[in-house]
Amino acid sequence: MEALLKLDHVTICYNGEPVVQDINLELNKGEILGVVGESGSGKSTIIKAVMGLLGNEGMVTEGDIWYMGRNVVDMSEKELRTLLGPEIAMVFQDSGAALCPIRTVGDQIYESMREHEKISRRECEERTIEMMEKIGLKDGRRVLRSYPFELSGGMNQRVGICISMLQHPSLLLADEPTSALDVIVQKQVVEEMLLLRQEYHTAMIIVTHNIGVVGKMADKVLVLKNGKVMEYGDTRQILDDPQDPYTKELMNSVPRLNRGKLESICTG
Ligand SMILES: Nc1ncnc2c1ncn2[C@@H]1O[C@H](COP(=O)(O)OP(=O)(O)OP(=O)(O)O)[C@@H](O)[C@H]1O
Repeated sequence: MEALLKLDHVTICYNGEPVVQDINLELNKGEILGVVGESGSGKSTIIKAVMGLLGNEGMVTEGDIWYMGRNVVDMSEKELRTLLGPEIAMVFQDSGAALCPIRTVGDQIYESMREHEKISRRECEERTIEMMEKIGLKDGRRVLRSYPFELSGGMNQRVGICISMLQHPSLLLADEPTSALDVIVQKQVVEEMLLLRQEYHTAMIIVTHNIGVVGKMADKVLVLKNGKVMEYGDTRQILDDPQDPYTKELMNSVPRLNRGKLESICTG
């Protein structure tokens, strides 16, 4: 089976300076990869590269990023734009901040949907409300009429996840999707994202500092340090028996980490 996403010896530079080096990873349909590592190790850079959003300073200088057999590195902006949204979507740490503060959630969702498909306002609302229910937003009609500031952080984050999932992407890139949330809401959002994966077979890359989130969500883990892969493989194996000294250090920084307790440390 061809991988949904494959990074093949990828090196990424900002202003000519390498930030991540020689990254290899593979993600199959419906699989979840957790990317962990200290601040500045290059986690977000990897997912930005997959989206072709490294900006003017950033560049993939070596290697290839294959998405369903097409090399993202060689794609024109126009080609990339057709992928982003319907195929590859992204969730940020603080979705509320990414929304326009002076327009209702409903207006913003309708606008983003219309960019990719011909859809009536009514159909858009119905689809959105259905997706909102799946991500734990019960009163969808009120949410659609609301401005982002009228919603809680957890609600805004669910709105962000809802927007990214509306077109049923094959790949969801989530940069710290739960870290701005309180412990209880974090746990709910993690569970809701797992339900979305189950329903839509969406593969996900979750960038996080939270080993609990990785233990609960990820099938595979990639541990980064200073832009280099320290460890990569099956989540259970890596969390239960880390081989690399840096990974051991990361695990030790989480008190009482063991299989039975992963769920209880699904916190910030
Ligand atoms: N646009 C940019 N221009 C120049 N350097 C950048 C740019 N974006 C990121 N960097 C640098 O690349 C390195 C990796 O940053 P990145 O955001 O990928 O790390 P991270 O592991 O996601 O960190 P954090 O956990 O703090 O979010 C850092 O040294 C950062 O300063």
